[in-house]
Amino acid sequence: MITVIGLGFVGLTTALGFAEKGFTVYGIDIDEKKVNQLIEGELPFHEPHLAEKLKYHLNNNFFITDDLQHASSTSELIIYCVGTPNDKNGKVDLSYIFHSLEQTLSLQELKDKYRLLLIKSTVPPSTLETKIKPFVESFNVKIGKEIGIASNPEFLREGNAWDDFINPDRIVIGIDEEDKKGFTLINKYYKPFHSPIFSVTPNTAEFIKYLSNTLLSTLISFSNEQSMLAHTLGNIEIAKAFEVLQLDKRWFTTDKSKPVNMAKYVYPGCGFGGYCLPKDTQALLTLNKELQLTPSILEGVVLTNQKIKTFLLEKIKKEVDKEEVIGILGLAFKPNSDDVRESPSKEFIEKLYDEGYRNIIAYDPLAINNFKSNFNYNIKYAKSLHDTIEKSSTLIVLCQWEEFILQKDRLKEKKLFDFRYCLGY
Ligand SMILES: NC(=O)c1ccc[n+]([C@@H]2O[C@H](COP(=O)([O-])OP(=O)(O)OC[C@H]3O[C@@H](n4cnc5c(N)ncnc54)[C@H](O)[C@@H]3O)[C@@H](O)[C@H]2O)c1
Ligand SMILES: O=c1ccn([C@@H]2O[C@H](COP(=O)(O)OP(=O)(O)O[C@H]3O[C@H](CO)[C@@H](O)[C@H](O)[C@H]3O)[C@@H](O)[C@H]2O)c(=O)[nH]1
Repeated sequence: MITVIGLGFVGLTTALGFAEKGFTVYGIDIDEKKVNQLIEGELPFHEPHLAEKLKYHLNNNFFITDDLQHASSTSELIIYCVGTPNDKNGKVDLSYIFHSLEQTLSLQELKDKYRLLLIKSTVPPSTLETKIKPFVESFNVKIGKEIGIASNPEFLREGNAWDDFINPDRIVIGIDEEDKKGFTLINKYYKPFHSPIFSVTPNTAEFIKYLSNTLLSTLISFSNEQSMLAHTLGNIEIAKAFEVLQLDKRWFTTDKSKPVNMAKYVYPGCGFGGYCLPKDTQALLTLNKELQLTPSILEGVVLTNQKIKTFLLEKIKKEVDKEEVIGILGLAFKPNSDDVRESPSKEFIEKLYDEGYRNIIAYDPLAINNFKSNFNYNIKYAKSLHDTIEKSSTLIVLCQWEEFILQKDRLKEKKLFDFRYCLGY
């Protein structure tokens, strides 16, 4: 039996993923609205495959409950998937982790037999050893004997969450070597995923997660920095240049049939966004600084992610009059998602408005409602792509939705800024 705490993108996918493998899973969340939606079989966010998996497993072997005592006392594995946002200083806010740990560790029933607590939330290297373990020990439990604790970072991408979780390329477990009971449980629950399991020290597991996300943000900022040089020099076909760069056979799989997916991150755009890349890059930068290191590359990655937006805005200012109607195409942080957290579109709209552009109309195939409820901008929203094209004299593509690519000839009838380089060169 497993309990998953926090039913957001990661928690819900994790819970349903283990249910799919035949385990009984309890899911717990403190957000009442989210819980009520889930109980009704509705997803609180857009994520392919999860709706049908929820319908299939709900009340079969996946149970949403508010009875933490029953759920955790009958579970061998308790998986923490709560948020880890950054505070105003760019440092990871661990309060959701501590709060959820406290809720479970205060239960007397938890001490009757060994259980393994897995931290799946993203936390900076050394957090488990220096912050979480002492916190757990303050509840008078002996780690490794009465309770196990391990780091289990998650690498799934929004929009691909189900496939990434069910077919993981690697399972990383940061656990003490002596914790044999913990290893047994990891093998029992993760074996059905048929993926290599790497058991490493907790610091290593946490570090691997940040290596992954900061490499992605570095590749994107590298590409965006180069794109600014190319724009400034002029007469450079930027999209073509990057597409030809990606033809280097070292980007290809050994059978040379297709470029590896990682190559896609070496491509310019209008900046990286989403819940993870911005906050995790900033958190690692802050950790470096706390340790008196000088992380020049990460500093550059974060700075370039801000500069690229200002740079592209300057192009708009030079070529678009304040009175023109500007159509913003794309509000989600990436296609096939309705997530607007740290979406570049938010910053663009804010900057345009501050510069005096007041006739803004925005369109996104999925994310308009989320955008409206998260941000309060005095702009209009279009019903369709057609409506946006009709009403605008300038169009700015900020998210590479397939719908926009299919209508590229119509978009090109207007003054067009393809800030995702997705409409063909
Ligand atoms: N979103 C991703 O693509 C992704 C991928 C890998 C790792 N991560 C990491 O996983 C963690 C979760 O990310 P997410 O995107 O799922 O976040 P999310 O905001 O979608 O979900 C977190 C959930 O935890 C719930 N919660 C908070 N405190 C709780 C408590 N005490 N008890 C029960 N529920 C509680 C919240 O109500 C929320 O529903 C973060 O650390 C993130 O960095 C996210
Ligand atoms: O070729 C690309 C791919 C992505 N992006 C941008 O990069 C950001 C992140 O995209 P993506 O990596 O697809 O999204 P996430 O779902 O946030 O996933 C990242 O963050 C997760 C949370 O930590 C990790 O688990 C994943 O491995 C990691 O890819 C978005 O703004 C994208 O627009 C690009 O600019 N170019």
